[in-house]
Amino acid sequence: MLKPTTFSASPYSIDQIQLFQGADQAIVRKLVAPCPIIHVGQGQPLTHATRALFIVLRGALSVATDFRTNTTDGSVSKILPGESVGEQTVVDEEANLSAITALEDSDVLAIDAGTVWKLIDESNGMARNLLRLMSFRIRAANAQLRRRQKVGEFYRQMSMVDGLTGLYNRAWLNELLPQMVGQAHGVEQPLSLIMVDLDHFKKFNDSHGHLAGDQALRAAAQAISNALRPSDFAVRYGGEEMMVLLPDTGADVAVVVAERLCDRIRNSVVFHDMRLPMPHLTASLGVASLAEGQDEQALIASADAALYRAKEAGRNRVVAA
Ligand SMILES: Nc1nc2c(ncn2[C@@H]2O[C@H](COP(=O)(O)OP(=O)(O)OP(=O)(O)O)[C@@H](O)[C@H]2O)c(=O)[nH]1
Repeated sequence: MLKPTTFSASPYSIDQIQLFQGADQAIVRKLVAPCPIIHVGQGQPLTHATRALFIVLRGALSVATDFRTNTTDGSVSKILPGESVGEQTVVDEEANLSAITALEDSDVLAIDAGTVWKLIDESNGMARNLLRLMSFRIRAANAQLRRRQKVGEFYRQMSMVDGLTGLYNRAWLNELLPQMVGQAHGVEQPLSLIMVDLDHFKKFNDSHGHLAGDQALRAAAQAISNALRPSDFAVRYGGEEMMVLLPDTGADVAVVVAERLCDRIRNSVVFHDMRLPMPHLTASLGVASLAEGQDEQALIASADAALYRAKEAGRNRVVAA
């Protein structure tokens, strides 16, 4: 590393430094004069013993902010000549967690914390610029955080939804069903579950093709979704098996709902193209309601047993446990 020079002994001028725009030139020049200029080689880290504000005079720095600061969340920003980095560290006296490296051979003016405070005290213009800059950085960091939260929530929701049918998936069920069962037991409210299994679906695929099978699954899922209240949930349990959860619903009403679902699936339109043969789509449904002391596995098993009986009894029908 080259021997550091001071700002006053360098060819640089304060005119090119953003923080000093509109500030009292004489005061700034006097206070900044003894500050060192650090030469940082390309790819080298910027290391400095004390807390300081760094201003790029030549070259460029890359700042990778540590996610622990919650500021720019791991993103990398580039600091160009005239721009600064490290204001926040100086002002809040927290350690600087950013990793600063030179993107090219750079000259960097280091203004120690004491001098920064003197500049703030003695130059309103500099104080105003600093406030503006920090406010901008905070807004940018907040905006980034909100974007990240939105993206995170989007992916979380996506990971809970079945891609083919748009119904909730098993991951959602595994997370939510135990909670719903616990809640129903806790407040002593009924909870019903309907297992829906498309009939002879293997034959459907074989006769009409797998893509038509997919379309039939979508049509059945749509028919189910359209027939439910907003407080009910439809889940793709696996393959051609779907599940409906009816909170605060007893066995009698659940059977009525299941009959409605059975009708809607039977009448669902798989292809809107009338030139194609109308495939016959039906489903068998098993209904169970949460019994005292029953957990979610037992509830599912009970609905499954009812579904099995519906298949045995000739399909295209509802059987209650
Ligand atoms: N097209 C399509 N088919 C699926 C999908 N998931 C499962 N299947 C098919 O669904 C069929 C289920 O067959 P089985 O479990 O034998 O049951 P089934 O033919 O419906 O007979 P029953 O249930 O007894 O009426 C299999 O052929 C699976 O390949 C899917 O996402 N798309």
